[in-house]
Amino acid sequence: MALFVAHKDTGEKRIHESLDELRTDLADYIAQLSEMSVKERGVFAIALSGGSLIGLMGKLCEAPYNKTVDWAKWYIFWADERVVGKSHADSNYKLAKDGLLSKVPIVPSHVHSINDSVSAEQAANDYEFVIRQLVRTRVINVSEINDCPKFDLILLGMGPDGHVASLFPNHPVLDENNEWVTFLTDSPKPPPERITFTLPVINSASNVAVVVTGGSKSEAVHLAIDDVGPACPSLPARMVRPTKGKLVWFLEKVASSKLDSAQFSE
Ligand SMILES: O=C(O)[C@H](O)[C@@H](O)[C@H](O)[C@H](O)COP(=O)(O)O
Repeated sequence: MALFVAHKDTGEKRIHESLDELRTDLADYIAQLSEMSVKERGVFAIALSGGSLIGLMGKLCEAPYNKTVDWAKWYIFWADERVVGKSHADSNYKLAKDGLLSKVPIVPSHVHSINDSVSAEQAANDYEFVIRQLVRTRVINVSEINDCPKFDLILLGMGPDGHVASLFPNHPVLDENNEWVTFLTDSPKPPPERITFTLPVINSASNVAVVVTGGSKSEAVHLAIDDVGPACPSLPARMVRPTKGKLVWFLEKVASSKLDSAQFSE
């Protein structure tokens, strides 16, 4: 049985006893948001990340989702991408293509991967330009507050250091408030060259889900969610606070093991 706990600032925590249970809940959640968004806007603009996330989304390729989801209405983006060729083993695009996109009937022209033949800086600029065009035509919704793109769903993983997308602790990318997409050439996690959505874009989404499995991330989960007082480190995952949108944490039980129990009695 999963435990669901909601909090107005730190979002909903869905704690799962097993990976299988988490996978099913994640597929249900994404399928429901897709249905709602297609009903409301006619399209579903979803941003993916790399890492274990794609494997955890695997149930979407199976029955019933492979038939019930309106795949033709999906527009795919990446919250972050490594600046490598699309066929490179490090490519988040390749990971998603092999693990998900090639297994369901997504329209190829709806898949917005980065330009992999230019520098990281140019790739970030080009990607932001593409997103601007799609905001103009409302394939991607727009935030009423700050003109930022308002993705229907941004899916994030989290590293043991608390990074999300390619927003790493103590890195200047965390302060980028003007650009929608920025770049880095010194990522502490290889490969060094990456592009990433900035925090204003992540926090403008209608829905943000952070999917975390494994015991090695339990401390970062605690620091990202719990009230850890004034000494609270500026952990990137803690800076994910959608302004209007809804935040959901999908947690494997071992990843939630250091969460304060107080919040479960709220
Ligand atoms: O480009 C990347 O490096 C990934 O997008 C990264 O941000 C990932 O989501 C986290 O590191 C969590 O990865 P795991 O879920 O595999 O631990």
